[in-house]
Amino acid sequence: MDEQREVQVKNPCHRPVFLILTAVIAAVIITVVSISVVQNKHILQKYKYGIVLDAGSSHTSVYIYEWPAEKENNTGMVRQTHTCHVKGKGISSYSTIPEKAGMSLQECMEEAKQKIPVARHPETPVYLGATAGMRLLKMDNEDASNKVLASVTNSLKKYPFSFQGARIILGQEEGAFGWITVNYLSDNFRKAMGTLGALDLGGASTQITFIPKQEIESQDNTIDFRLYGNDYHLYTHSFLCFGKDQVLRLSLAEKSRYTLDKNNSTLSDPCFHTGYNSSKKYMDVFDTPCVKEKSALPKDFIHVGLGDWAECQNSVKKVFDASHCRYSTCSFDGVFQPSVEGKFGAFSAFYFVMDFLNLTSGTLEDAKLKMRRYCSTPWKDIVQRYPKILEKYLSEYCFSGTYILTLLEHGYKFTSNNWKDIQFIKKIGDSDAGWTLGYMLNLTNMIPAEAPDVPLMPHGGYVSFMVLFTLLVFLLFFLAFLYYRRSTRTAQKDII
Ligand SMILES: Nc1ncnc2c1ncn2[C@@H]1O[C@H](COP(=O)(O)OP(=O)(O)O)[C@@H](O)[C@H]1O
Ligand SMILES: [Ca+2]
Repeated sequence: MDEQREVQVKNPCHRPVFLILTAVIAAVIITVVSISVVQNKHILQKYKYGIVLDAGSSHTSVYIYEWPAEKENNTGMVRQTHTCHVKGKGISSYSTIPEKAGMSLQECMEEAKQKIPVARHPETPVYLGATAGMRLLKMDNEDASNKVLASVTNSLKKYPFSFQGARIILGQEEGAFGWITVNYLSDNFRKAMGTLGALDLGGASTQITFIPKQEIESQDNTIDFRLYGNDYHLYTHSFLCFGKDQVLRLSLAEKSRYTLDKNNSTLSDPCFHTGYNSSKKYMDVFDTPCVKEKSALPKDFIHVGLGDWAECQNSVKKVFDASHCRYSTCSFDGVFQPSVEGKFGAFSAFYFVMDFLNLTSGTLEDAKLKMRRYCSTPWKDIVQRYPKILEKYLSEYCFSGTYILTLLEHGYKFTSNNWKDIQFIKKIGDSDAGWTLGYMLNLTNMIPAEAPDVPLMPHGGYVSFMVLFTLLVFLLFFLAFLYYRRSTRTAQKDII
């Protein structure tokens, strides 16, 4: 008995007070760690969805976006999860059979129904934005353009989503929302360390948008945003009829004035490869409000290639009218443009064409040399080299590449020195560069004017801090206990 009592005195760990204290400390640690792990962590990650239809002049694409519901206003949270390319041409091509415009969207909208969880359908917004093809149709035949819009509206209303409207967006919106998209995806709004200019090339129009150093002299070319607590004063311009398909028509119309042969049935073209020979229709060139002076092309003509890059560039330059400018500087057609400033993302057809021609990197001089070589390659060799590429695209790359170099150098005034500032991009992360994401972010108010309040530390940092802090408290208790034990032993020894 005496021995037992002695052991108990020697080993204070067996004291009930100590056991209770240890249990309490352990419970406190477990509670604090559990709370800190669970705190701010969302029990179920819920996603929201949005659908945007890009009704371009050449085709329509359906984009599905997804973002975590509770992080709606955090920049960089929205990503593109699915794309569907509508079969056939753009909606403006249905001007004589408008009911078919709506029907053409069905396949992709059915796909969207499959991709988005059923429970989310009623709250998923759907927007359709039509661009330059519909702008041109409206100029030509407003009634037909209204009928096409009514047809796509009727079709989209039939789906279980929340339809928010189908409209022709302005050229300024197309430019500005493209700028928002590339900067949102590059996380430039949160970093607030400079932005990326945006260059978009379509079939019927092209846009340039950036923050200039110079004052913007024309009101039509300014657009202001306040995003995440910063003000952005943008220069933007959309050139209707300067998309690559319309410029090809313009340049063919121009050539038809002086290169038609005696029988007026052969149109020789330096922008097409030697050996290229294709029967085309007068309508293919002149059936557009972009070509104002209709000329003497016959109903059918033969388009013949000459494969001469220098001559091609000369003919393309004629499309840019530099004869008048009422501002301190202009790009072309009397449009004000300050000097290009900073880095640019060039997407859509800028990317498709430059990527095909292997011109997405290198100097402007390299690009010209490569173009010269490419354009002089005979058509039969080109067809052999690229058997899988659609003939329509393949036959036009010499023209399109030449147009892009000319537009950037002679139109927008990029030089050999700042050529490297242009990055040809298709996607940033999972999402395509283009106006659609910016359009949806704007309409859903997903980019707030002021930066949202953020917690002092990120969740991971907060958890680590709490764990370390608790361990420190525990250690202090332990040291205090050791100190207490040593002092009681010394006291016992002193008594003995
Ligand atoms: N793989 C490709 N190669 C070359 N051009 C392409 C390719 N895919 C799409 N394009 C072109 O990109 C352009 C897209 O323009 P689009 O968005 O339809 O017109 P807009 O923006 O003027 O309304 C069209 O000229 C189309 O032919
Ligand atoms: Ca487009």
